Amino acid sequence: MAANNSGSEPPIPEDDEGLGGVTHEEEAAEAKGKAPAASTTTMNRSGSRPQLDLSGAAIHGTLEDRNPTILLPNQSDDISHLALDIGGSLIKLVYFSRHADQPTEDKRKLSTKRRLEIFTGARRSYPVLGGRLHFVKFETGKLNECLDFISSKQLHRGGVDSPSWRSGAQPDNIVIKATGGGAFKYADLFKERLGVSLEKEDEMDCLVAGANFLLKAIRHEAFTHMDGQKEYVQIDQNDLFPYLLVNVGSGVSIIKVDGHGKFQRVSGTNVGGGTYWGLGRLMTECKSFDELLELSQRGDNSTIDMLVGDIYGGLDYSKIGLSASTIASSFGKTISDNKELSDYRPEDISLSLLRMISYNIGQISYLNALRYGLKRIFFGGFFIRGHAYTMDTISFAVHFWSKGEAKAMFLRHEGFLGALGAFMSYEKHGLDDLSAHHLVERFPMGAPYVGGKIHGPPLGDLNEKISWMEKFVQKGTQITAPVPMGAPATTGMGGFERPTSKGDILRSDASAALNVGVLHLVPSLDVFPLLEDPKTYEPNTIDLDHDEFKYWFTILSDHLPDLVEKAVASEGGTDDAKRRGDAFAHAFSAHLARLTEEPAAYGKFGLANLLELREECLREFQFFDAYVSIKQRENEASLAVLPDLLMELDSMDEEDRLLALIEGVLAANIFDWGSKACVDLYNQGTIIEIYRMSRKKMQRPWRIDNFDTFKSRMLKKDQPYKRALISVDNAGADVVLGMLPLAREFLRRGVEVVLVANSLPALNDITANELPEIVAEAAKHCGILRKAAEAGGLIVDAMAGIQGDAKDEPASVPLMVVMQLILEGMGRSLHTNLNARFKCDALKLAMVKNQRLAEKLFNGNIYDCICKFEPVS
Ligand SMILES: Nc1ncnc2c1ncn2[C@@H]1O[C@H](COP(=O)(O)OP(=O)(O)OP(=O)(O)O)[C@@H](O)[C@H]1O
Ligand SMILES: CC(C)(CO)[C@@H](O)C(=O)NCCC(=O)O
Ligand SMILES: [Mn+2]
Repeated sequence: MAANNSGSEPPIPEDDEGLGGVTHEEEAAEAKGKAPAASTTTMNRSGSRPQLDLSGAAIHGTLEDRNPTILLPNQSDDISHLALDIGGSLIKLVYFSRHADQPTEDKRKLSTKRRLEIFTGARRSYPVLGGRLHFVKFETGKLNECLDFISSKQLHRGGVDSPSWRSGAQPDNIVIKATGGGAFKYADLFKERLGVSLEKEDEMDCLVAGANFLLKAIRHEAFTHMDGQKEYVQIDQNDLFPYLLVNVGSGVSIIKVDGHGKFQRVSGTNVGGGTYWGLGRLMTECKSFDELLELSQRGDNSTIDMLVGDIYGGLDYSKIGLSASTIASSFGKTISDNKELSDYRPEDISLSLLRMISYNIGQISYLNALRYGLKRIFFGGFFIRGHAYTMDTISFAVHFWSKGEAKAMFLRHEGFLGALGAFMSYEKHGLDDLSAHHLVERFPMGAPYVGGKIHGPPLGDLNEKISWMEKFVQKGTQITAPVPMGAPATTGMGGFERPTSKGDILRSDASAALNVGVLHLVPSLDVFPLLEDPKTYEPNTIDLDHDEFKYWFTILSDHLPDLVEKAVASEGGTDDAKRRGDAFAHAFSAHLARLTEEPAAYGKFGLANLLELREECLREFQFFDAYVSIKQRENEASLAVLPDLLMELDSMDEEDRLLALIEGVLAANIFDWGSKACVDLYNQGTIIEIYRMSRKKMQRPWRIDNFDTFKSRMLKKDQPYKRALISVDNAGADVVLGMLPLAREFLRRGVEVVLVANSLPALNDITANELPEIVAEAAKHCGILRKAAEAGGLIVDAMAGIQGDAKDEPASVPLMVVMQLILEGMGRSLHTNLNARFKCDALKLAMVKNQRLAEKLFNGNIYDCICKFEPVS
């Protein structure tokens, strides 16, 4: 709900649409804050971008390295908290970076109080600062890389309370929360290398705290995985406990969780992830865990495992429910053959091992669930690795042994439970108070850290990302991240066959990072208070099933070259812009490819999310407003004809005028650069010609036509509206010739108008920053607009206004009743909110600029119009 006033105040990071599912965020701010060191000459286009602190920069490693690590010891990344989970196999890092974007002042010079003011904004105070949570992992065996990473990003030196942060001086006693065995084992090393003390948090406490947090705060965190099918589970907060938590790390901990901080470690097993990786490495000579997992996908375990059929001469042992294909004895077949290890295929060995261990874990988990009468088992730990076959095997075991009574569920942040728990144990960040809507998950490309090595300047995120994309392009490697599916064909009798289809290769670590995004913490992101039922609000009107995704894949792919062209032009068409444009195109294509394979890869994903992903991706490559010049041109052209339009409207009687206004809104909504059909139109005429043509075609009845009801309500003199909240869509004719005249009509009737625009653009959206200028320009020709703009009542922070009223007047119902919400455009009225119900009268206006959408939603056609009026009573 941002309505940034231009003024001397620094920009306050705010969200925008509490209304819709589309919530833009400040990825841009992060990208800005990290101008790459290596290419400051080419990349530092904006003078306002914060400079890197290069003092003390040093090449780390040998100078012969092609990509030596460069350490920037004095560059603060504005990190406030870092927590570690140092396990037997992997080190997990969770860190929080604020997105202070203070272009002119040195952030470190600001007082804490001032910083808090910047983030809390003028009207409200939030318990926490905005920022983002990053998830990174390293192999414990490569602890040094982890230390380098921490040190290069200065992760250990941030923090509101850290003295270093205020004075810039070397802090003498930094304390970092850490859990896992390594918090004990490596404490001295951390002190020695980084000068930090590790404050130890109990591992089980942390696992439980992490799991509870995820299940509470992250939408679509938990899912089931059966027969290759992934399904997200809606967790009922009031019915979460008790559950069984099984953390499959090197070893396995089994914990009965009864509440927050209430749990008991009821069992464990030493046959875990370390066992699979350790035995697998010895037996196959694989160099990495992923390689071993990948091998399993081409394996046939029947050459190694002794099956029931092997013992029973090909027959089932049906009396006790065992099919011939059930594994009777893992690795049992190797006793009878006169063979050496080298006679077996590594693929088969890997699969046998994987099945043995997964099945065993599933079985032990089931037994413990049975012991305590628990029905839900959540599996975490990096052994799971998001690997379909592993999850299917565990799920099968739980399902089989419990006869369908118990359910295995998995967590998207599987391996980060402990680290998150350690992170939560910091007292002051207040993260545990957050409910789900404060966290928005984003999927930046290869972020925050690519691969096992820090290549080039550690803070050169953008450049690093671009090189990374280029590398893939050069190699002709698609970052398609194939997902190992291999659904086991179950026999239904206590076993399953070997995988029917084997995936290609396992996702590389870098692209797998896409499965866990960066969690953006947006304290100002509130639920829109006028939603009738925030709990059931679903921002996506359209679910992306396979077919739907395929269609939108084509639409978005086809549109991509045009978008890139506009984006590059918006940045002056320089070589740098071209390079970023290419990288953006590849990154977005990779996302599309990833989602094609696994539509649920990023959690439950609707069409609105997909469109939002594109905008995020643009911002990731520092395209902050791709349509800026087009928007300007269209604004100017529209403002030029606005006076005539207003005069024409003023000559009409009230009823005709209302109709003309709504027609005007719908007609002007044709200007949408996301629609191929419309873009083709733009090439055939001027903005004004198209607008006139569009108006002429406004034949009623529209596909949804509640205009008459709306009109009667507007004309009702005894119960006038007090305030209208008008959410506007595109720049140019859309806002100038469509929405402003409508807003003016409300003003003329004495209704307070709140114009609501995005804080960040989606395609050619008008943004909150641009709106005041346009209104000011329009006001030159119109007394009504001028008076309102001068009174300052036109553009205010809508959310704050509503909430203020609601708080001040507990009996605010009368106000709600006379409130009207107007949503305009496909994004606000169709992709999201079409079915949303509000506590006030709502008017949804849009022209449908896509044939399939029109068919799907209304059995209609492209250019159909929607005028959906929903009065509360
Ligand atoms: N890149 C990887 N390198 C090593 N092991 C991996 C990797 N990815 C997944 N694994 C698997 O994950 C396991 C480690 O999981 P996790 O990080 O949850 O445990 P840990 O905390 O290191 O161990 P523990 O809790 O027992 O001390 C490994 O034993 C291996 O089976
Ligand atoms: C020792 C820990 C807790 C270290 O994370 C883990 O590896 C584990 O639970 N191992 C299993 C030990 C057992 O209960 O048999
Ligand atoms: Mn662990």
